[in-house]
Amino acid sequence: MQANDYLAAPALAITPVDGPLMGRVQPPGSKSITNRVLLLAALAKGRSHVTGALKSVDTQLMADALRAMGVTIDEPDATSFTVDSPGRLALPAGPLFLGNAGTATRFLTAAVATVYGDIVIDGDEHMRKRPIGPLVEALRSMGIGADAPSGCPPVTVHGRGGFDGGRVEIDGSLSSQYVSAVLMAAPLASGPVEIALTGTEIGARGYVDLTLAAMRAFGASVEQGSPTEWRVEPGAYRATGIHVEPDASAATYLWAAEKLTGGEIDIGVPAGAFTQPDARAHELIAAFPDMPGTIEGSQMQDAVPTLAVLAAFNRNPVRFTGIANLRVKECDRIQALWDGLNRIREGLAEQEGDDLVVRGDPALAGTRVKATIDSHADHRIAMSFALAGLMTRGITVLDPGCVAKTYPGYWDALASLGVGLSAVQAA
Ligand SMILES: O=C(O)C1=C[C@@H](OP(=O)(O)O)[C@@H](O)[C@H](O)C1
Ligand SMILES: C=C(OP(=O)(O)O)C(=O)O
Repeated sequence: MQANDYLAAPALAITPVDGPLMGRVQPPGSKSITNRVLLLAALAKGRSHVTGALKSVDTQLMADALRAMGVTIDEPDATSFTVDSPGRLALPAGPLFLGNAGTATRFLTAAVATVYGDIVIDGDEHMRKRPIGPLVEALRSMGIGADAPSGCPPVTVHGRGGFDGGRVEIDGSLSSQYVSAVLMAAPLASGPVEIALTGTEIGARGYVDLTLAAMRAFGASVEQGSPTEWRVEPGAYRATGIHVEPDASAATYLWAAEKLTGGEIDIGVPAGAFTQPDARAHELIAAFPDMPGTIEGSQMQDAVPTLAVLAAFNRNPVRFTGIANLRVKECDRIQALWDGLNRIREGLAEQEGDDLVVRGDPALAGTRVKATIDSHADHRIAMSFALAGLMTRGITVLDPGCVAKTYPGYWDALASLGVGLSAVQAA
């Protein structure tokens, strides 16, 4: 099958491996870094070169939205963007459609405050269920007009061509992206901006660190005062050249596939070299089949689906805590993981409040089941359940095309390692 055939198939049946997976697979560029860098390049006057970038649905949506606001973005090759910007965003002709890309939706909601006029930020039916109220509240407190009547997109931002500095408080407990969004817009204010969390809670703090690093690469002056406060000086972003590291969340599937099958997959970069939060999952994957009894997932949220499916084959049960905001990702991931695991075997997972408990059983490997996994249009659900299919016969993943959100080459990568994938009708 060709790459696009995997993505277009209604469902993929996965044939368990008959030996260790061996080979070399390079994960694509980081989604988080690519979408930060595209935005900052668009806010910087001049030409920026981005290499090692991710080309996927989420980054194309970001690039297209920036193009709609007058930024020229060329794609010289499969992993590069050249961004030519006048240094400010222009009023788009219509609403900006951002699919189910949380990063693009949240980051642009703050950045478009620099435009003159009303801008509508919208997404698909899934994004329209993902909260954005705390970001809208924060923008309003900065004097930026913004409305999101349902608390989710669509959001209308009433841009005045700029905004004032000052102190802004944000509730980052549901999503760190609200904080990253305000941070990246902040240098464009007319004075210094002080950003403070309303509580101590924030999703994966490591994403805020990625934001600070990207801002500094584009010349911004930003300092962290305390663990919950940042100060950003006003000043224009400077165009630059930047290389994006591989995606750590994508790497988790390859690390897990290697560990599950006892193989050796060279991803071209050591786990310790990543700056993204999900790289922390490497240590837990390395502990398989003796993963710890409790995994606090708040600082590696996107790796939780990988870890939960791996936990199904672990020697002991694993309880995932600190993952409440997985319920407001591309889908309710706690429910989707529970559902998929119980389709593989009744009782394999339980939900206790917002904790997920996976009752691992190494004997699940080598058995035959009949499990059709609903991906819930969520790339991470599809990619993580494919891992179960490496070990257990009879696993079919619906809507395999949803992986194109962040890893369009995922099925190709598995096939290149020798995994058998066949397109089947959705039962
Ligand atoms: O800032 C980012 O790049 C991201 C932050 C996280 O989301 P939340 O901050 O909404 O938890 C993560 O799940 C998402 O995939 C990417
Ligand atoms: C939560 C995710 O994405 P986003 O919030 O950027 O849509 C993800 O990629 O797992």
